[in-house]
Amino acid sequence: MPDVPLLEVRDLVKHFTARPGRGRVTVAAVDGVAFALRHGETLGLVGESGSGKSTIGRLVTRLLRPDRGEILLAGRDVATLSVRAMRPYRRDVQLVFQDPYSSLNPRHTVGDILGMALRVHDTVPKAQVASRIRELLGQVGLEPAHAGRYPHEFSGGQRQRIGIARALAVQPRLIVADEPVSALDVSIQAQVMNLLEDLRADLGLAFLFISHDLAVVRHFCDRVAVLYRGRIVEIGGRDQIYADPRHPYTQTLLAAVPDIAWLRGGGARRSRAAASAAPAAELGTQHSGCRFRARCPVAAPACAESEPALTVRADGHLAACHVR
Ligand SMILES: Nc1ncnc2c1ncn2[C@@H]1O[C@H](COP(=O)(O)OP(=O)(O)OP(=O)(O)O)[C@@H](O)[C@H]1O
Repeated sequence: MPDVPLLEVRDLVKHFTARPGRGRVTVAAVDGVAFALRHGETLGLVGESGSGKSTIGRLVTRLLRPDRGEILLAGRDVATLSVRAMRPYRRDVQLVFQDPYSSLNPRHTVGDILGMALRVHDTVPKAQVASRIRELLGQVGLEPAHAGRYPHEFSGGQRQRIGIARALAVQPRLIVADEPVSALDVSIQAQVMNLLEDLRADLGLAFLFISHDLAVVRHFCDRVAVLYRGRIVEIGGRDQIYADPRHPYTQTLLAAVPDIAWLRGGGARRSRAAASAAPAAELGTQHSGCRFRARCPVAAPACAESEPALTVRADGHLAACHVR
C-alpha cells in the first residue's frame, strides 16, 4: 500500500491539568493536530517552548495516551491500544531523547543496554546478539570495544550515539527525535546531525524531528510544521515555509534566526525580541478567535471571531490565518 502514509495523526488532543498555587489550570498542550508522514520522509516540528512539540512526540510513541484523536501507523489506529497490544507498534516507532544520559541505565554496560533492546522485541536470534551489537555500534560510529563500557565513560555526543543505536536495535520505520542535539556542544551537534542524515539515507528511516533550532530543521527536514499553543498554524515543504512563510507567527519565528532573517531581508535585532516564549497569561485553554491574535502585528476584527482553519496557499502549503 504505497499511498498509505507511514504515520497519520488526526484531530489529536491532549490536555493537562496543572495546579499553580490554588485552583486548577487546564493546559491545552495539543489541541487538534493533524499531519501525515510518508515512508522515509522527515517532518520538522517547530515552535517556541511550551507549544506542544514534546507532547506530540510522546503521543506518537504512545508514552502518553491522547484524550482524543487517531494515530494511524501504516493505516492502523494505535491511539487507544493497550500496553500489550502496543508491542509491535513500539518496535516500529522509536524515540531519541534530548538527554540520552537520563534514559541510559548507569549500572548497565552499553552491550547490556543494546542487548536488552534486541531481546525485548526478539529482533535477532540469541546466537546473533553479540554480532548485532557490534554492527549497531559501527552504524553509529562507535568501536566494538565500547560494548563493555558504562554510560558515564562516554562524552555527551557518544552517549547520544548510544541512544541512537538503541533506537536502531529494533529496526524501526520511524524515529521521533526530540531535540536530539540541543544538549550538545555546537561542534558535536554537526557530527550527530551528519550521523542522523547518513542513517536516514542508508536505512530509509522516517523522522519526526522536534527542534527549536530552525537552522537545523531547514537543513534536515523535507517538510515543516509550525506549532503555536498546541495547534499547527502552518505546514508545508521546507522551501515553502522558509522562503514564503504566510502565518505571522512563522514570520516572527524565522525573523528570530539571524542568518535566515538576513536571507529574507529581515533583521536579527527585531527578531530576538520576537523569539521570546508566550507570556504566561496566554497559557490555558481560554480563548476565542485566533490564538495568536494578542501577539499578532496584523490582527483584524475577523481574528476575534473565529479560529482560522488551515487553508491552501498559492504554492500548495497550508496556513491558518484570516489575514494572510
Ligand atoms: N505532564 C504534564 N503535566 C502538566 N502540564 C504539562 C505536562 N507536560 C507538558 N505540559 C504542558 O503542556 C504544554 C506543552 O508542553 P511541551 O513540553 O509539549 O512543549 P514543547 O513545545 O515541547 O516545549 P519545550 O520546547 O520547552 O520542550 C506546556 O504548557 C507544558 O507546561
